Amino acid sequence: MELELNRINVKLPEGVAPFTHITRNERSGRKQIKKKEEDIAVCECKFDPGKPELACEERCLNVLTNTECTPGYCPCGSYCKNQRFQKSEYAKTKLFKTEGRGWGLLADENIKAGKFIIEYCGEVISSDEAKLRSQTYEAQDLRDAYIISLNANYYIDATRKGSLGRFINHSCQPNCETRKWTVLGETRVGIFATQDIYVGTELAYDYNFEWYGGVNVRCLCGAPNCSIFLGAKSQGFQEHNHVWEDGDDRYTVDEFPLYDSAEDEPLDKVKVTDSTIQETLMTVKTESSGLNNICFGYKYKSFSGSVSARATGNVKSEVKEGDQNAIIVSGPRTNDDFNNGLDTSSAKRAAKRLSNRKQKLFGRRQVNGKRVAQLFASKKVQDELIKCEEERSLATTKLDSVYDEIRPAIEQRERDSLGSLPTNVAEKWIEASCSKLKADFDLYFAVVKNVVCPPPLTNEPNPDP
Ligand SMILES: C[S@@+](CC[C@H](N)C(=O)[O-])C[C@H]1O[C@@H](n2cnc3c(N)ncnc32)[C@H](O)[C@@H]1O
Repeated sequence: MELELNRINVKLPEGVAPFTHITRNERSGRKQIKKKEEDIAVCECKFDPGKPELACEERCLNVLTNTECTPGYCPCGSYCKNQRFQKSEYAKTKLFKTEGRGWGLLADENIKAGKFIIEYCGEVISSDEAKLRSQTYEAQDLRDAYIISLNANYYIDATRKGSLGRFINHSCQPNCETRKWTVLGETRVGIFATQDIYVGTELAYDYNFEWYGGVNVRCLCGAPNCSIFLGAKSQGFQEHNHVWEDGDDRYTVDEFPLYDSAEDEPLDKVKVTDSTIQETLMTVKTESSGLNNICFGYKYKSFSGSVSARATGNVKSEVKEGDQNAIIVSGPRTNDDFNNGLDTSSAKRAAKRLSNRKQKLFGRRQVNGKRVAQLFASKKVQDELIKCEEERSLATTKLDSVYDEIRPAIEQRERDSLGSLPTNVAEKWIEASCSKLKADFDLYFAVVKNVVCPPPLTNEPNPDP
């Protein structure tokens, strides 16, 4: 009976491959577990009949922890606004045909930043089942991939059953993101606007594909910062294609064609032949929410003909043994490879990303401003560079302390199996990172400026009498 209610009839445009439309995940062979009363998260909101619009708004304790209120337990009763997944309170959207990316979804009304747009619904399946299904879909020649990861052990497959959320395409410059929410004790995935979206705009989030082998799939999102291939930002892809940090002479980038600029080489010049169709397996992990979405891609078309080489300046962090983010699997993956990539909780990944970022920020070879200052004859320039270096040192210390300060929050979320970091925590990190980058920039700029345009020699006293 419950499942019957879950399925709804939605009229689809002609040409859309049929699927069953659902508004709640389906779990075959597993009944929804009823939560014990003491486990139900009840917020501390005080309902004010004079201000019903404030019932469970953004300061509600449950909202702050990405948890929906449970009907019958919320102090705001039927006024509670924190049951959007349960009530399918979706934004108005419309299907449309894209150029080269199949169907896409666009906003059919103006959508405010932060608004819940739609749930990514589908069948909840185990990792073994996900692997099996991806192989079956591949054998059936299905091109589009709809399997994303829900957590370390489960996946959502929206291939046969899903909501309109299954039509949202990837963009390297997205206007939405996925977030995990706990709804009546179960984890569900929602798509949220990250900026104001105007009616008629295509909705897109960054799939953040983790590349696990197979061919390089051309990304057609059209964003100016497009990474050109799906998964190109992932470590697996970069290592396979030998895109190393500038100055790393282990590999010569020129030998490994990677970059195919759409401007340099229009798509129609790139031959696509059926014989070049190969399998590819990808992970989609969502940066902003720490979600770790596996997406099984299959039967992507590879491009024959040469592609022009270009070092993209991508940064590669060192591969360490046991580093979950450093799994590279070329060609079909084994079960072990498959599981390895998934065992880390999203919070751990968030922590690892922060830690990687920290390593990148602190571990990179740096210009020592004080030492460079000694190379200049002018005392004025020396003072300027020393000041920049001091400011940079302060920014580094601040970044370091912010990192230590937010670490407990990351670990707490890891213990609670929560995905996204609170906005105030993320903001702190971003602010400190930006100050550090600015301080770096100021120093480098001062060096370059004084090399290119040295100040005129004056009678200033000799700094080294
Ligand atoms: C979840 S589906 C999105 C809906 C799909 N376009 C459709 O028609 O059903 C994901 C698939 O869409 C295609 N796709 C999504 N974003 C893309 C992009 N930026 N460039 C190329 N193909 C994309 C890929 O085939 C991918 O496997």
